[in-house]
Amino acid sequence: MTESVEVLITAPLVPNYAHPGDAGADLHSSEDLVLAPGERALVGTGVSIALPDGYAAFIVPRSGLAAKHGITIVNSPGTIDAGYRGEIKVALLNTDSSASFPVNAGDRIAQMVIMPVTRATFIPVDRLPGSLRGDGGFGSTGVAVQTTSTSGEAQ
Ligand SMILES: O=c1ccn([C@H]2C[C@H](O)[C@@H](COP(=O)(O)OP(=O)(O)OP(=O)(O)O)O2)c(=O)[nH]1
Ligand SMILES: [Mg+2]
Repeated sequence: MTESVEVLITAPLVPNYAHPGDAGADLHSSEDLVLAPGERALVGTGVSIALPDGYAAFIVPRSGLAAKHGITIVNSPGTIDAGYRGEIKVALLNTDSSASFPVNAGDRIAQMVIMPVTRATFIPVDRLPGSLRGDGGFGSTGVAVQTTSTSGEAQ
């Protein structure tokens, strides 16, 4: 990854990119807790940042925790606004139906992806310009494949 942006941070444990080229910097829990099956909790990280204007940070799950333990994030991706100076918190959810999940302070619980973002100037109009897709959505292309496919398998 060649591009880098400087982000001011206060943190007991600074988020870390595990490998060069990684998009996500791992965020650590600042607290000990146990998530019962199906339970969610807003978990502190101790991290506060000052993003430059034109950037946002997105808090997303770690795939290892998701695959091995069913740990995800309720509001994924959590959006950190450039103007936010509070503590970044992670809305962790234990989707496992039987196993509790312990979190210890210092554990890597999520990752943070920093991206440039565009703000829109919304222009109200009476009618939108046409497009090939039109208002087709919610599986409309899968239905089209199913009606013409010989395998009978919708894509
Ligand atoms: O996973 C998250 C999501 C958000 N935030 C913080 C940073 C963000 O800038 C702020 C507001 O987030 P959002 O706009 O998603 O929440 P809201 O429910 O709309 O709250 P608000 O009315 O404060 O905008 O909360 C977190 O710490 N973690
Ligand atoms: Mg908001």
